[in-house]
Amino acid sequence: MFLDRIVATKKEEAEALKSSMNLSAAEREIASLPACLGFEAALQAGRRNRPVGLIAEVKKASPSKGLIRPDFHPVQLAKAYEAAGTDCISVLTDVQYFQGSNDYLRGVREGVNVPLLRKDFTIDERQIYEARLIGADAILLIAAILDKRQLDAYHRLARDIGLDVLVEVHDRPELETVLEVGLATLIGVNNRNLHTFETDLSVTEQLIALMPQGVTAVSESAIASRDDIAFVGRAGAQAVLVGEHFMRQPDVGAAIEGLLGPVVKTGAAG
Ligand SMILES: O=P(O)(O)OC[C@@H](O)[C@@H](O)c1c[nH]c2ccccc12
Repeated sequence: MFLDRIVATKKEEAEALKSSMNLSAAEREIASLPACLGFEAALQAGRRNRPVGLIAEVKKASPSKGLIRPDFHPVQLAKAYEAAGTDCISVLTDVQYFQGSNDYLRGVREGVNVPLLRKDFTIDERQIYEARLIGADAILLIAAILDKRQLDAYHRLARDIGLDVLVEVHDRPELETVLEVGLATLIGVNNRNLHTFETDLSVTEQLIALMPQGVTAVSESAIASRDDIAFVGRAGAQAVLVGEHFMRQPDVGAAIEGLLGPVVKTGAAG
């Protein structure tokens, strides 16, 4: 199965990190870095100016769709996203399955001033240090590939080194596990089943209904129209994560406006 293959690859990559990364040197370097930009806070601020907060994704390819954007310039794309008022940007760093790269994230970090999510499959602590070192402000923890102990430990480690955490769920048992761990304030519902690649926006509706007050809920994947935004907004999504829909349009800034409308400042202080 595809998710098992990815996890196997990530285990190999984590093994390689064991020899290339010195943990105490990494900790020292991290202590000297500037503070992260608030990822969750930016989404909360953004939803005052648009129907929902936005994480726009920089994504060249995926296992389900193959090559999505042949003419791919990550820094240019990120700058266009920023100019169109995205709240946050997600950058795929997985090489083998998504044709991403840590260098893309480093470049985007240099090029824009919005909070960045390192989009990858985290299964080892060293990847969390790595995320911080390459310039991420937040990481993704995917409940489908982590047990309770890992969800707890990785979440704490990320917070300790200044990162926000987006915890991703796809079904009720995963959400229940995440709520039992009790650390997540930012929870993403992936509308795409990572085992079958099937997409269904009603997963957002079902799972947000089970979340406690105070959680920042993000609807992820397969969002491509204003109707989709209205649907997930009614379901309680406070933010959306959109990749392919933007990547398929030549002008990604115009694509943001087309999906969410212009930024409307509410004028309310704070
Ligand atoms: O391109 P889409 O359908 O708009 O989806 C974006 C994002 O949700 C998707 O890339 C994603 C969500 N969770 C993931 C986990 C790993 C890799 C990728 C993802």
